[in-house]
Amino acid sequence: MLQVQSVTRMFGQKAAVDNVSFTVEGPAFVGIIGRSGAGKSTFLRLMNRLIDASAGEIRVDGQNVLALKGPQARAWQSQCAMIFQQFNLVPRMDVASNVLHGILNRRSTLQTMFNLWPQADILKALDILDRLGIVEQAPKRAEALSGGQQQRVAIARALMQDPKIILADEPIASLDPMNAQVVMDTLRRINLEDKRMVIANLHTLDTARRYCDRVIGMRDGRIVFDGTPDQLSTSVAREIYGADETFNEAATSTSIPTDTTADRSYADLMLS
Ligand SMILES: Nc1ncnc2c1ncn2[C@@H]1O[C@H](COP(=O)(O)OP(=O)(O)OP(=O)(O)O)[C@@H](O)[C@H]1O
Repeated sequence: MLQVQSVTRMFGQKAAVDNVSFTVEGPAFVGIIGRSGAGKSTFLRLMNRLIDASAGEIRVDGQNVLALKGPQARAWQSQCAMIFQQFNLVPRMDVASNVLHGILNRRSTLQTMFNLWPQADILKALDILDRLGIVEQAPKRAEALSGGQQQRVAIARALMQDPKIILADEPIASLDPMNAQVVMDTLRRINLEDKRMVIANLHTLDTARRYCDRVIGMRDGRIVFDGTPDQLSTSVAREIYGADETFNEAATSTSIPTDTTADRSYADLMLS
Protein backbone atom coordinates (compact mmCIF):
# COMPACT_ATOMS: atom_id res chain seq x y z
CA MET A 1 0.00 0.00 0.00
CA LEU A 2 1.24 3.48 -0.96
CA GLN A 3 0.27 6.52 1.10
CA VAL A 4 1.45 9.91 -0.11
CA GLN A 5 0.80 12.48 2.60
CA SER A 6 1.09 16.25 2.07
CA VAL A 7 4.27 16.03 -0.01
CA THR A 8 5.78 19.34 -1.07
CA ARG A 9 8.99 20.18 -2.92
CA MET A 10 10.09 23.80 -3.14
CA PHE A 11 12.58 25.19 -5.65
CA GLY A 12 13.28 28.65 -4.22
CA GLN A 13 9.88 30.30 -3.79
CA LYS A 14 8.17 27.92 -6.21
CA ALA A 15 6.39 24.74 -5.13
CA ALA A 16 7.09 22.22 -7.93
CA VAL A 17 5.05 19.68 -5.95
CA ASP A 18 2.49 21.32 -3.72
CA ASN A 19 0.87 19.45 -0.82
CA VAL A 20 0.22 16.27 -2.79
CA SER A 21 -1.70 13.44 -1.09
CA PHE A 22 -3.13 10.21 -2.42
CA THR A 23 -3.35 6.54 -1.49
CA VAL A 24 -3.01 3.50 -3.73
CA GLU A 25 -4.17 0.11 -2.45
CA GLY A 26 -2.61 -2.84 -4.17
CA PRO A 27 -0.52 -3.06 -7.31
CA ALA A 28 -2.41 -0.60 -9.52
CA PHE A 29 -1.25 0.98 -12.76
CA VAL A 30 -1.34 4.70 -12.00
CA GLY A 31 -0.91 7.36 -14.68
CA ILE A 32 0.07 10.93 -13.89
CA ILE A 33 -0.88 13.49 -16.51
CA GLY A 34 -0.53 17.23 -16.80
CA ARG A 35 1.12 19.80 -18.97
CA SER A 36 4.84 20.55 -18.99
CA GLY A 37 5.99 21.92 -15.65
CA ALA A 38 3.05 20.48 -13.68
CA GLY A 39 5.42 18.67 -11.30
CA LYS A 40 5.14 15.10 -12.61
CA SER A 41 8.87 14.36 -12.92
CA THR A 42 9.66 16.07 -9.64
CA PHE A 43 7.14 13.82 -7.90
CA LEU A 44 8.67 10.62 -9.30
CA ARG A 45 12.16 11.82 -8.40
CA LEU A 46 10.98 12.48 -4.84
CA MET A 47 9.55 9.00 -4.60
CA ASN A 48 12.76 7.44 -5.83
CA ARG A 49 14.83 9.65 -3.47
CA LEU A 50 16.78 11.20 -6.33
CA ILE A 51 15.83 14.49 -4.66
CA ASP A 52 14.57 15.29 -1.17
CA ALA A 53 11.09 16.52 -0.32
CA SER A 54 10.66 19.82 1.50
CA ALA A 55 7.76 18.36 3.54
CA GLY A 56 5.48 15.36 3.78
CA GLU A 57 5.68 11.59 3.92
CA ILE A 58 5.53 8.74 1.43
CA ARG A 59 4.63 5.53 3.22
CA VAL A 60 5.10 2.20 1.48
CA ASP A 61 3.61 -0.65 3.49
CA GLY A 62 3.76 1.64 6.51
CA GLN A 63 7.39 2.77 6.18
CA ASN A 64 8.12 6.44 5.44
CA VAL A 65 10.63 6.10 2.58
CA LEU A 66 11.37 9.83 2.62
CA ALA A 67 12.99 9.43 6.06
CA LEU A 68 15.39 6.65 5.02
CA LYS A 69 19.10 7.42 5.04
CA GLY A 70 22.32 5.88 3.66
CA PRO A 71 22.11 2.15 2.86
CA GLN A 72 18.39 2.03 3.68
CA ALA A 73 17.68 4.81 1.19
CA ARG A 74 19.71 2.92 -1.45
CA ALA A 75 17.81 -0.28 -0.66
CA TRP A 76 14.57 1.62 -1.21
CA GLN A 77 15.87 2.95 -4.55
CA SER A 78 16.34 -0.60 -5.77
CA GLN A 79 12.79 -1.39 -4.61
CA CYS A 80 11.39 1.34 -6.85
CA ALA A 81 13.10 1.16 -10.20
CA MET A 82 13.00 4.11 -12.55
CA ILE A 83 12.53 4.16 -16.33
CA PHE A 84 13.26 7.32 -18.29
CA GLN A 85 12.15 8.83 -21.58
CA GLN A 86 15.69 8.60 -22.99
CA PHE A 87 16.22 4.99 -21.81
CA ASN A 88 19.52 5.87 -20.03
CA LEU A 89 21.34 2.78 -21.30
CA VAL A 90 25.10 2.62 -21.88
CA PRO A 91 24.97 2.86 -25.70
CA ARG A 92 28.23 1.03 -26.53
CA MET A 93 27.70 -1.76 -24.03
CA ASP A 94 25.89 -4.96 -25.02
CA VAL A 95 22.26 -5.44 -24.10
CA ALA A 96 22.83 -8.25 -21.55
CA SER A 97 25.42 -6.15 -19.64
CA ASN A 98 23.05 -3.19 -19.64
CA VAL A 99 20.43 -5.40 -17.99
CA LEU A 100 22.95 -6.72 -15.47
CA HIS A 101 23.73 -3.12 -14.53
CA GLY A 102 20.36 -3.11 -12.76
CA ILE A 103 22.11 -4.89 -9.88
CA LEU A 104 25.43 -3.03 -10.11
CA ASN A 105 25.10 -1.66 -6.58
CA ARG A 106 25.04 -5.21 -5.17
CA ARG A 107 28.56 -5.98 -6.44
CA SER A 108 32.12 -5.20 -5.46
CA THR A 109 34.22 -2.68 -7.44
CA LEU A 110 36.60 -5.47 -8.48
CA GLN A 111 33.80 -7.63 -9.90
CA THR A 112 32.49 -4.61 -11.76
CA MET A 113 35.95 -3.66 -13.11
CA PHE A 114 36.48 -7.08 -14.62
CA ASN A 115 32.86 -7.38 -15.72
CA LEU A 116 32.45 -10.60 -13.73
CA TRP A 117 28.87 -11.68 -13.21
CA PRO A 118 27.66 -14.82 -11.43
CA GLN A 119 26.13 -17.28 -13.86
CA ALA A 120 22.80 -17.16 -12.02
CA ASP A 121 22.59 -13.40 -12.66
CA ILE A 122 23.42 -13.82 -16.34
CA LEU A 123 20.72 -16.48 -16.70
CA LYS A 124 18.24 -14.24 -14.91
CA ALA A 125 19.06 -11.35 -17.26
CA LEU A 126 18.56 -13.59 -20.30
CA ASP A 127 15.30 -14.94 -18.87
CA ILE A 128 13.97 -11.41 -18.45
CA LEU A 129 15.03 -10.45 -22.00
CA ASP A 130 13.32 -13.59 -23.26
CA ARG A 131 10.14 -12.67 -21.42
CA LEU A 132 10.20 -9.24 -23.04
CA GLY A 133 10.73 -10.77 -26.49
CA ILE A 134 14.22 -9.39 -27.13
CA VAL A 135 16.60 -12.16 -25.99
CA GLU A 136 18.11 -12.45 -29.46
CA GLN A 137 19.35 -8.88 -29.04
CA ALA A 138 21.38 -9.78 -25.91
CA PRO A 139 24.87 -9.67 -27.53
CA LYS A 140 24.23 -6.49 -29.55
CA ARG A 141 25.28 -3.04 -28.50
CA ALA A 142 22.35 -1.14 -27.01
CA GLU A 143 22.79 1.67 -29.53
CA ALA A 144 22.08 -0.75 -32.40
CA LEU A 145 18.49 -1.33 -31.21
CA SER A 146 15.33 0.57 -32.09
CA GLY A 147 13.92 2.99 -29.52
CA GLY A 148 11.19 0.54 -28.52
CA GLN A 149 13.70 -2.26 -28.06
CA GLN A 150 15.97 0.03 -26.03
CA GLN A 151 13.09 0.94 -23.75
CA ARG A 152 12.36 -2.77 -23.25
CA VAL A 153 16.03 -3.24 -22.30
CA ALA A 154 15.57 -0.44 -19.76
CA ILE A 155 12.49 -2.25 -18.41
CA ALA A 156 14.52 -5.49 -18.25
CA ARG A 157 17.23 -3.66 -16.30
CA ALA A 158 14.56 -2.41 -13.89
CA LEU A 159 13.16 -5.94 -13.46
CA MET A 160 16.65 -7.23 -12.66
CA GLN A 161 16.29 -5.28 -9.39
CA ASP A 162 13.06 -7.17 -8.65
CA PRO A 163 11.36 -3.91 -7.64
CA LYS A 164 8.06 -3.48 -5.81
CA ILE A 165 7.24 -0.38 -7.79
CA ILE A 166 8.23 0.75 -11.28
CA LEU A 167 8.33 4.50 -11.84
CA ALA A 168 8.24 5.45 -15.50
CA ASP A 169 8.93 9.06 -16.47
CA GLU A 170 7.34 9.62 -19.90
CA PRO A 171 8.40 6.13 -21.04
CA ILE A 172 6.98 6.49 -24.55
CA ALA A 173 7.54 10.17 -25.25
CA SER A 174 10.45 9.43 -27.65
CA LEU A 175 8.78 6.53 -29.44
CA ASP A 176 6.66 6.19 -32.57
CA PRO A 177 3.08 4.94 -31.98
CA MET A 178 3.84 1.29 -32.78
CA ASN A 179 6.80 1.08 -30.38
CA ALA A 180 4.90 3.11 -27.80
CA GLN A 181 2.19 0.46 -27.78
CA VAL A 182 4.67 -2.39 -27.37
CA VAL A 183 6.34 -0.64 -24.43
CA MET A 184 3.02 0.20 -22.74
CA ASP A 185 1.78 -3.37 -23.28
CA THR A 186 5.01 -4.60 -21.65
CA LEU A 187 4.57 -2.36 -18.61
CA ARG A 188 0.94 -3.41 -18.22
CA ARG A 189 1.89 -7.09 -18.45
CA ILE A 190 4.49 -6.68 -15.73
CA ASN A 191 1.93 -4.86 -13.63
CA LEU A 192 -0.72 -7.56 -14.00
CA GLU A 193 1.42 -10.72 -14.06
CA ASP A 194 3.99 -9.75 -11.40
CA LYS A 195 1.63 -7.57 -9.37
CA ARG A 196 4.16 -4.73 -9.31
CA MET A 197 2.75 -1.24 -8.97
CA VAL A 198 3.52 1.01 -11.94
CA ILE A 199 3.38 4.79 -11.72
CA ALA A 200 3.88 6.37 -15.12
CA ASN A 201 4.02 10.01 -16.17
CA LEU A 202 2.19 10.11 -19.48
CA HIS A 203 1.89 12.90 -22.00
CA THR A 204 -1.08 11.54 -23.89
CA LEU A 205 -4.64 11.13 -22.70
CA ASP A 206 -5.49 8.10 -24.80
CA THR A 207 -2.57 6.17 -23.29
CA ALA A 208 -3.71 7.08 -19.79
CA ARG A 209 -7.26 5.98 -20.59
CA ARG A 210 -6.19 2.73 -22.20
CA TYR A 211 -3.62 1.43 -19.73
CA CYS A 212 -4.29 2.91 -16.30
CA ASP A 213 -6.50 1.76 -13.45
CA ARG A 214 -6.24 5.21 -11.96
CA VAL A 215 -5.32 8.60 -13.38
CA ILE A 216 -3.96 11.53 -11.39
CA GLY A 217 -4.00 14.95 -13.02
CA MET A 218 -1.51 17.57 -11.86
CA ARG A 219 -1.50 21.27 -12.48
CA ASP A 220 0.99 23.75 -10.98
CA GLY A 221 2.24 21.13 -8.54
CA ARG A 222 -1.21 20.19 -7.24
CA ILE A 223 -3.53 17.28 -7.82
CA VAL A 224 -6.56 18.59 -9.71
CA PHE A 225 -7.99 15.21 -10.75
CA ASP A 226 -7.84 11.74 -9.22
CA GLY A 227 -10.10 9.13 -10.73
CA THR A 228 -10.69 6.29 -13.14
CA PRO A 229 -10.00 6.54 -16.88
CA ASP A 230 -13.72 6.73 -17.69
CA GLN A 231 -14.05 9.81 -15.47
CA LEU A 232 -11.42 11.54 -17.59
CA SER A 233 -13.76 13.41 -19.92
CA THR A 234 -12.63 16.09 -22.38
CA SER A 235 -13.81 18.85 -20.04
CA VAL A 236 -11.88 17.33 -17.13
CA ALA A 237 -8.81 17.07 -19.37
CA ARG A 238 -9.23 20.71 -20.34
CA GLU A 239 -9.21 21.61 -16.66
CA ILE A 240 -6.02 19.59 -16.05
CA TYR A 241 -4.18 21.05 -19.02
CA GLY A 242 -5.48 24.52 -18.39
CA ALA A 243 -6.67 24.80 -21.97
CA ASP A 244 -9.66 26.72 -23.31
CA GLU A 245 -12.43 25.38 -25.57
CA THR A 246 -10.00 25.13 -28.50
CA PHE A 247 -8.28 22.28 -26.60
CA ASN A 248 -7.90 19.42 -29.04
CA GLU A 249 -7.61 15.91 -27.62
CA ALA A 250 -6.08 14.65 -30.85
CA ALA A 251 -3.02 16.73 -30.07
CA THR A 252 -2.36 14.51 -27.05
CA SER A 253 -2.90 11.25 -28.91
CA THR A 254 -0.47 8.49 -29.81
CA SER A 255 -2.97 6.16 -31.44
CA ILE A 256 -1.68 4.13 -34.34
CA PRO A 257 -2.91 5.39 -37.72
CA THR A 258 -5.31 3.00 -39.47
CA ASP A 259 -6.96 2.64 -42.89
CA THR A 260 -7.66 6.06 -44.39
CA THR A 261 -5.02 7.75 -42.32
CA ALA A 262 -2.35 5.13 -42.95
CA ASP A 263 -0.57 7.14 -45.63
CA ARG A 264 -0.24 10.21 -43.46
CA SER A 265 2.73 10.71 -41.20
CA TYR A 266 2.35 10.77 -37.47
CA ALA A 267 3.36 14.44 -37.48
CA ASP A 268 0.53 15.20 -39.92
CA LEU A 269 -1.94 13.51 -37.60
CA MET A 270 -0.71 15.46 -34.60
CA LEU A 271 -1.21 18.69 -36.52
CA SER A 272 -4.62 17.88 -37.98
N1 LIG B 1 16.17 21.44 -10.32
C1 LIG B 1 15.25 22.39 -10.45
N2 LIG B 1 15.51 23.66 -10.11
C2 LIG B 1 14.57 24.62 -10.19
N3 LIG B 1 13.31 24.41 -10.64
C3 LIG B 1 13.00 23.15 -11.00
C4 LIG B 1 13.94 22.08 -10.93
N4 LIG B 1 13.33 20.94 -11.36
C5 LIG B 1 12.07 21.30 -11.70
N5 LIG B 1 11.87 22.61 -11.48
C6 LIG B 1 10.62 23.34 -11.72
O1 LIG B 1 9.57 22.63 -11.09
C7 LIG B 1 8.38 22.66 -11.87
C8 LIG B 1 7.92 21.25 -12.15
O2 LIG B 1 8.86 20.60 -13.04
P1 LIG B 1 8.71 19.08 -13.50
O3 LIG B 1 9.88 18.77 -14.36
O4 LIG B 1 8.48 18.25 -12.31
O5 LIG B 1 7.39 19.15 -14.37
P2 LIG B 1 6.79 18.05 -15.34
O6 LIG B 1 5.33 18.03 -15.11
O7 LIG B 1 7.51 16.77 -15.17
O8 LIG B 1 7.10 18.67 -16.76
P3 LIG B 1 7.69 17.96 -18.07
O9 LIG B 1 6.55 17.15 -18.61
O10 LIG B 1 8.07 19.11 -18.95
O11 LIG B 1 8.87 17.15 -17.63
C9 LIG B 1 8.74 23.45 -13.14
O12 LIG B 1 8.32 24.79 -12.94
C10 LIG B 1 10.24 23.38 -13.20
O13 LIG B 1 10.78 24.50 -13.84
